[in-house]
Amino acid sequence: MSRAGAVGAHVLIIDDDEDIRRLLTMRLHARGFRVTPATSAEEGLASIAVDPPRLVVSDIRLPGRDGLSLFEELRTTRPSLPVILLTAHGTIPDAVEATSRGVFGYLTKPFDSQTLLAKIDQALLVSAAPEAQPQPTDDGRWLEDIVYRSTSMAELLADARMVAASDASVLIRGESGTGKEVLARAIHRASARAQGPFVAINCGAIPEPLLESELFGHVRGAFTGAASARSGLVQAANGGTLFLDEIGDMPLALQVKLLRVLQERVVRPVGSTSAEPVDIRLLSATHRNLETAMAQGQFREDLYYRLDVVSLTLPRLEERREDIPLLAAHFLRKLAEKYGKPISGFAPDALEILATAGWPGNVRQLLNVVEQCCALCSTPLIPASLVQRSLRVPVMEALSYAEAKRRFERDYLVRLLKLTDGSVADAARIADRNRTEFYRLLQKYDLTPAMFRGVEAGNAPE
Ligand SMILES: Nc1ncnc2c1ncn2[C@@H]1O[C@H](COP(=O)(O)OP(=O)(O)OP(=O)(O)O)[C@@H](O)[C@H]1O
Repeated sequence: MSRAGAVGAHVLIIDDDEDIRRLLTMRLHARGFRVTPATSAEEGLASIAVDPPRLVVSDIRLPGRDGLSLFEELRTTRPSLPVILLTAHGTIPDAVEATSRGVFGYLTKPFDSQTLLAKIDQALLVSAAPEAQPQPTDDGRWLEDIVYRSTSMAELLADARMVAASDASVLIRGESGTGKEVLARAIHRASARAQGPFVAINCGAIPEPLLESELFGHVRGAFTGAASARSGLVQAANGGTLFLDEIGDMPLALQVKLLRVLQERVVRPVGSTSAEPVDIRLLSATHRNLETAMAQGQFREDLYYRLDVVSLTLPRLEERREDIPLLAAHFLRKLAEKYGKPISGFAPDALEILATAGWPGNVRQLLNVVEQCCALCSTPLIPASLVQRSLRVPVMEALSYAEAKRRFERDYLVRLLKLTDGSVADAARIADRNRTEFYRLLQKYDLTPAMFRGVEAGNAPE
């Protein structure tokens, strides 16, 4: 990836160790960065207020306020400003923990120059460059709705930001629920068309006969029921961005028409003889494999190459598990507010389950699980049991062997006696035990055959 955007970037270095400060300043100067050194968190915060950097590199251990507390403040006041923490051996666990709360990364002292510069380059790719480019592209607001800390997302977003600057068509691939629409909106917001409309349409959700007039509009009397002329979504997106979700579901006949819009930059409403000029940027998304659809003759090759000028692929949530705690906290904050509940977070074992679960429905499924937990929670922290229930994970109670055996034995006896309608002779035979032994077992659990005689199966003792 290019370092072009990083040249001249302003980096704030906070360390009370003069040697480290000097060393870092020297190395970063040599790479063309503008560096502001600071010796404490307070001095760093003051410098950020006066001359905002694009990246903060801070030691964790600082006199007075430490690097973690500095990060906590920046997380709320400047969420898009990446922070890299420097740790000595003893503070590695703190740094690791901080990454789950959104610290961009950490480096363990002593670090080598290559690792440091690689991490800095990575962080700068996703940080806004307020001084370099005009609004709204680079005030970081384009990323507002996207929560992440994984390197795979950081790299994808760096690419997204770059293509946003052009007018190229982008095909966004990724499984259902990975965030294709949020990414499309972000690209629109980071583009020169940000002030124009963003129009999204799900091609798979609209019945085929309606899709054409939804997209391109119709003239009065174009078909039965077309009592008046109506403009289409393509026209509505004029001057802005059209996002076609599930483009793989678009019928072949409409694919031809869409191709014409892209080639000739005009749209012809259904039933009209004249074409209207349109100026749109097209973003599309699919969870289907378009190459296979093409091979099967369901997708036009010429349209495919128009749509796929740049292709961005969203990773599955399971491929970026480090984003899970951050996403869960983000959703919880929003939902707790919506439900008016004073829930402050997840219990550590609940978070553990979220972070290790399988997520076939990706981010959307995580959002649904958090919503369900939030709706059912009556404690300040969401417990593991609620997460398990929402995930429909079978609950594995931590029982002793003796207790598990007792429960099994009692349930087994109850089921047998229900089956035999309270006949000990029959039940003992099935269990392959003699009657005396069987009676002893019943006694152990306070069960009597009479309890099962003449009762409906559903009313027998549980
Ligand atoms: N990185 C993210 N940060 C915050 N919210 C996200 C993120 N990714 C997805 N979401 C949220 O998850 C939900 C699903 O996202 P979205 O609709 O963009 O997925 P999609 O890939 O377009 O799904 P589909 O393929 O089913 O249309 C939305 O509510 C969206 O706001």
